[in-house]
Amino acid sequence: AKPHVVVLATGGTIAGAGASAANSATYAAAKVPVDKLLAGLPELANVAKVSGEQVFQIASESFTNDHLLKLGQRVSALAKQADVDGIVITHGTDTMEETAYFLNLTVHTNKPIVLVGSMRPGTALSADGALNLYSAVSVAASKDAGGKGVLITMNDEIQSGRDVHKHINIKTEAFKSQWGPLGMVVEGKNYWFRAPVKRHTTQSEFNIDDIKALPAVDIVYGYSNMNTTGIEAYGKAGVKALIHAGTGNGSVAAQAVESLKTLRGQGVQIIRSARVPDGFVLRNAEQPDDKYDWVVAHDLRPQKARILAMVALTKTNDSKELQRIFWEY
Ligand SMILES: NC(=O)CC[C@H](N)C(=O)O
Repeated sequence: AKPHVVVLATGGTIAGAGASAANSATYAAAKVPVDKLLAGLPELANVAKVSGEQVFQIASESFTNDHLLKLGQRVSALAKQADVDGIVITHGTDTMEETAYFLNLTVHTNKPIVLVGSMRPGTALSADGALNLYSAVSVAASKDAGGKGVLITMNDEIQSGRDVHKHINIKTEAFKSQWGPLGMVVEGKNYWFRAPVKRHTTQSEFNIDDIKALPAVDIVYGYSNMNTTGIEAYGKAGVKALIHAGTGNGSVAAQAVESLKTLRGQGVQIIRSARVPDGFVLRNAEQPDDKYDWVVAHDLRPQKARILAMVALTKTNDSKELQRIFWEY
């Protein structure tokens, strides 16, 4: 019998609709319901028995922590079902990288979990959603896609949910990882070139089944003429951790250091990430992290560092433990 793949629909451009076939960039996201998406792709029956659920119908820039928790709980429950072999999540591309990393950190299953979106609505000329969805279902139905962490299939590539980010907003080749894709999927066949080495899914110390709430973690961006208004505002708002997206090596402007040290003194975790596209922040490079008791996000972009910080803070508020977690996940 064919593998059973469940498609959880959350919205995005893959469910979008434009006024005419020429509208590849101006359209409304989150319009087409999941059963219509699946009905439009009878070829799916060649790769799997597919069932669909409409979990949300939103543009992904509007995802909240509540959406993440609800989606994660549904994925976890389905993954436990013996009659489910793989899960596909259709999702807007704006925050897909954050949802993918969250699930990568917290869902304990070796079954394939594959997120997929599109850059053009299904109504547009050369729409990319149909083939992206076909590829996602075929990867989710493949045994060899298991145990590789949460995956994203876009534009014929199979990307790691940890490493991948939306690199450009107007091309179908939108998703990149600074460490490269894990593989390719062409005509429903997977070609693998690498596997993740960071902890994920069944090797994770975090479990969505135990997470009832996520703490407040926000991000400040570094730039020339940086000031402390945002840092102080987040401190007053009571964030549990603040991600600093610094220039270059994750550097912090001299005029901002004291306000970050003050927040640390009030118990807020300070995590240095970088605003550069492919950051690689090391401890004590540019700032004395040991002295200030700050954490570095290593190769994780600010929005990914925020996801890991939220999940990690559900288990520990010890900065040395947080740094271990940032090295391992
Ligand atoms: N390509 C897309 O999915 C972008 C549409 C919308 N901003 C979203 O993220 O859901």
